[in-house]
Amino acid sequence: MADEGDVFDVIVIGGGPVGITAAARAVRGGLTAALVEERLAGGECQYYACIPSKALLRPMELAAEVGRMPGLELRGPIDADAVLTRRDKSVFHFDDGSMVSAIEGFPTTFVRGRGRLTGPLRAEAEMPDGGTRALQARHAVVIATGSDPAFPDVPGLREARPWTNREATAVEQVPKRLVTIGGGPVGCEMSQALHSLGSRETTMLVHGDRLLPRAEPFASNLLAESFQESGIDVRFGHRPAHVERPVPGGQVTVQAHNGALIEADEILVGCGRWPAVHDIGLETIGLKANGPIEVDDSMRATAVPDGWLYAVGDVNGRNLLTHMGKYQARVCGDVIVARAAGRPDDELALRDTADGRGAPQVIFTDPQICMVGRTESRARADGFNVRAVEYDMGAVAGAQLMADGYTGRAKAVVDQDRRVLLGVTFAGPAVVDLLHGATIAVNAEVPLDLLWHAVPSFPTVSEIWLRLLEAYGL
Ligand SMILES: Cc1cc2nc3c(=O)[nH]c(=O)nc-3n(C[C@H](O)[C@H](O)[C@H](O)COP(=O)(O)OP(=O)(O)OC[C@H]3O[C@@H](n4cnc5c(N)ncnc54)[C@H](O)[C@@H]3O)c2cc1C
Ligand SMILES: NC(=O)c1ccc[n+]([C@@H]2O[C@H](COP(=O)([O-])OP(=O)(O)OC[C@H]3O[C@@H](n4cnc5c(N)ncnc54)[C@H](O)[C@@H]3O)[C@@H](O)[C@H]2O)c1
Repeated sequence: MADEGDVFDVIVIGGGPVGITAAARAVRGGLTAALVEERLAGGECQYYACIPSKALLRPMELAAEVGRMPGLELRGPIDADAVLTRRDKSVFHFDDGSMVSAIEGFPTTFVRGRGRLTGPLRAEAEMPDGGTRALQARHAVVIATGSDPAFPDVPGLREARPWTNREATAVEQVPKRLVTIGGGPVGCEMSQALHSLGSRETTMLVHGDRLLPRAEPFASNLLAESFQESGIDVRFGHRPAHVERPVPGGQVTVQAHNGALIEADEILVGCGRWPAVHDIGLETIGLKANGPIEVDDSMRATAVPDGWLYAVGDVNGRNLLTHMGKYQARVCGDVIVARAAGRPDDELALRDTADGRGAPQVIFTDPQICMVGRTESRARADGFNVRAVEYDMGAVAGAQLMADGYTGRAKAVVDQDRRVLLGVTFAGPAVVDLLHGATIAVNAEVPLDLLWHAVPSFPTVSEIWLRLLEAYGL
């Protein structure tokens, strides 16, 4: 039995951006919370994913913009050392002291250790010194353990000690020759970042026929064209069959299923993620650790009686994005507060509606790929009465001023029956800040006839909205 000092209203296991947000919301609502983190407070996102990858990508983007502006010129290649130094600052030199102070300031009890469930409303933390601290929750336990990189089952791959997002974002020495497996967001962002920083020979092995298979096909095509133009060798229909690295840290050879041989100094795997459910004590409450923890729209684990277990972020498999996980965590923290106080728990703010309707995502490549809601094919598969319209963004005055030879395209997917947007995609330079307008329109289901009155300023890239509505017939 845990002693009184170890009893909290809420225990959160996993101190990534999502777990931190869940604890913050619970405390904001008047509850006490403990947050258990095994490694660094701030999680994968802060140290090995979103933040460092964008620090590595931004110079490439700026350099591309300069290249599209007559009168400006870059003197020489990007200085990789300066970029890596700035990247190091962005990850606080792997020191989470300020993050821990912020958490303690909520206030929340920060426990450094590996968290595990030990039964209903009970958990333990295995501390770095080998000791164990028992924890007990009055109201809820929240699992926010994130995800780990998935490895395809390719002979020799694990033995070759490939890079995952961790090594790639923490790069110290940019490999001259890089081979990437996977054409999803990790493969695309990290290949372009490392190519821009000195990977002269960058080869991407993509087993399908396009990059970013969850995006609209036109966006995939624009990105592939940009990659090919910059010298990245994108090979579609290529899956690794065998990997060899006879000398640790030496040259790596990848043989594809079609017989192609690629030699490189480093190999990067970007083949998706696996929810971090292993060794977190799920079996102590009768659950199997064999996939994402399924939750309802209040983030409560559906398989657990009495509703005390919640799961938020990558570990529930809904949308593997920091902002969506943090949104789930706000819902989760608030719903726990409402239920603990015996208040109604079915208000709109206490349900996750955005994951199903309109999760936005930005791929920070050049061109940027920004999308929200359903693609046309997804909307059709979901049974909507769909009409889609597209427009060449290079024909918009604001885009022409932004860059010479601006290349970009946008698409809106409309539910014909209700005349609302189901999804929007923008692909092109400097489109990132168009996305939130689209997110509002999709999530709030703003009728097109109302959207018509949201007049874009001249001459901005946002005139693309007007062009899309005109293309639809308004
Ligand atoms: C290269 C890369 C780039 C990305 N870029 C973006 C981006 O630009 N924008 C975006 O929205 N998303 C991006 N993502 C996705 C994003 O990183 C994840 O969606 C996000 O990190 C999920 O947050 P989380 O808190 O659920 O998990 P995590 O960030 O993985 O945090 C989980 C935490 O739990 C801890 N933990 C795990 N098990 C235990 C345990 N048993 N006990 C104690 N602690 C434990 C871990 O140490 C970790 O700190 C990117 C992902 C990658 C790989
Ligand atoms: N900017 C962002 O929002 C951002 C950036 C990076 C990652 N993320 C998120 O992190 C998660 C992980 O990203 P990811 O790119 O690793 O995963 P992913 O699942 O999105 O893409 C992985 C790709 O690898 C391919 N693949 C799988 N096995 C393969 C094999 N044996 N050979 C060749 N290709 C193979 C898949 O077909 C897929 O296209 C995603 O959910 C993503 O949304 C987001």
